[in-house]
Amino acid sequence: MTDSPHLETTPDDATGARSWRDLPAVQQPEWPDSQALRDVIAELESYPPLVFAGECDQLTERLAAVARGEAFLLQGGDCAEAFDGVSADHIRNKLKTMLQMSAVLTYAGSVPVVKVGRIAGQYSKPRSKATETRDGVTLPVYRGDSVNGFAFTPESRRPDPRRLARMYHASASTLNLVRAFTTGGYADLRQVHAWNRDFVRSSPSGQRYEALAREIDRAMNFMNACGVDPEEFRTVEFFSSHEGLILDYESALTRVDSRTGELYDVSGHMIWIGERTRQLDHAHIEFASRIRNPIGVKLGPTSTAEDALQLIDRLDPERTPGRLTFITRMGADKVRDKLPTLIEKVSAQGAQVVWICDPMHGNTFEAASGHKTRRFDDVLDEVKGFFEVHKGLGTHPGGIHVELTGDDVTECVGGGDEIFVDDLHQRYETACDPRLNRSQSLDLAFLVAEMYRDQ
Ligand SMILES: O=C[C@H](O)[C@H](O)COP(=O)(O)O
Ligand SMILES: C=C(OP(=O)(O)O)C(=O)O
Ligand SMILES: [Mn+2]
Repeated sequence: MTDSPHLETTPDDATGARSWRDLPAVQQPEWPDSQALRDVIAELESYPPLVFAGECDQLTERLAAVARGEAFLLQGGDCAEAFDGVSADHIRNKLKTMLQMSAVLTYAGSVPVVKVGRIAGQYSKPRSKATETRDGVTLPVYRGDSVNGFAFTPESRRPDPRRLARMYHASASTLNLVRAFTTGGYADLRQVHAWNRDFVRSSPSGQRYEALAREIDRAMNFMNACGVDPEEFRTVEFFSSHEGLILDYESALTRVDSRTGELYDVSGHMIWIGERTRQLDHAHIEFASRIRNPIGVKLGPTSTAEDALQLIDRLDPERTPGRLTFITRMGADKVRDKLPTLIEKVSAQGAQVVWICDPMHGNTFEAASGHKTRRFDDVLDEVKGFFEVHKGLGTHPGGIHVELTGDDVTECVGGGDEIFVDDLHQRYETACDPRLNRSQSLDLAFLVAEMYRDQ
């Protein structure tokens, strides 16, 4: 057994897996029951990996192709997954939306697409305030299903470490279904029409997609006629990712890979560090520096080139292409000002990072109705700015990172099938940030494909 290529073992302290514990960690829950936390950590340490180290390496390789300008990264999914969202319908709808976006980008943008879900682990949320007040009652803020409940009651908002075990199980069942869909024929490119069947008549983006699907069909018939094996289209590679926020959980799922002796966080393929937890001398960056998974770091408008360079030194000292992805989230009004210096200084230093654009988190505002929302036009404008900056510098716009769902929610305003501020209440279902619905996601994919082609 010990020479199995995929045998992962629990690390001891000598590996540095727990070095983060000596450093300050922000955005961590205040668990009221520390024995229950220790018990759940021990339980998680005994569980099998959710992903294999070799799969993480494969994603690093795919991201290296993005860094070289040979592929495009599509990273998307919920702001916050919820335990009650672990259903076949929800998971299939999300996956279907990502597959449709990917078909659009691959065909209309003429670029291979690396597909990474914010899925199977995206249960923990950093928040701007520790508490929430409603009608004079103040309670701890909702920090994601891994920590506490969304319902506004003292019992539900009390952090419960048992939820970390539920996160593991929810991630496992989600990933199981995703693996079944992506390898079992559902994601077969010959299904391009089937993914759209429930959608085509009702929406302009659905109709536009249908026209593209017909072209893909023709192209596949042509390839068939040329002798390409249709089985080539049967499976797709789809990777999982989430914000590595709750370090007790991430570290309990960190294992030593027997092939290499290196540490991997086997809770997901790619782990990113959020805008609020990327302090260079804090625990999250220390943790991320120890694991070999591909790492993302969010960079907001206050990020300096010096921050970016130091992050590279900490997280990618060997300058491995694909290891580090910078997910910029500047805001539509700032991206054209802030991004060029970062890219210039990083490029001058010779690091091959992946640059992708999160056009969501710099463009959030509160509507008069009290709903947190985003304008589709701002989202689009930030992506446009991102492409303009890269074009100006001759660098590669590596991808997009979006909050989306496959359901027809009304959380972001605008889009081809326009949602107005007054519509927001109709299907506002997110537990945290507003997501693009399926139609808005497809609109975005078409527009991004055009930008990519024009690049
Ligand atoms: O997903 C993101 C963050 O949790 C979110 O943007 C912070 O939101 P808040 O200001 O509502 O806490
Ligand atoms: C919290 C998030 O983003 P950021 O860290 O960029 O604010 C998020 O991606 O949901
Ligand atoms: Mn979010």
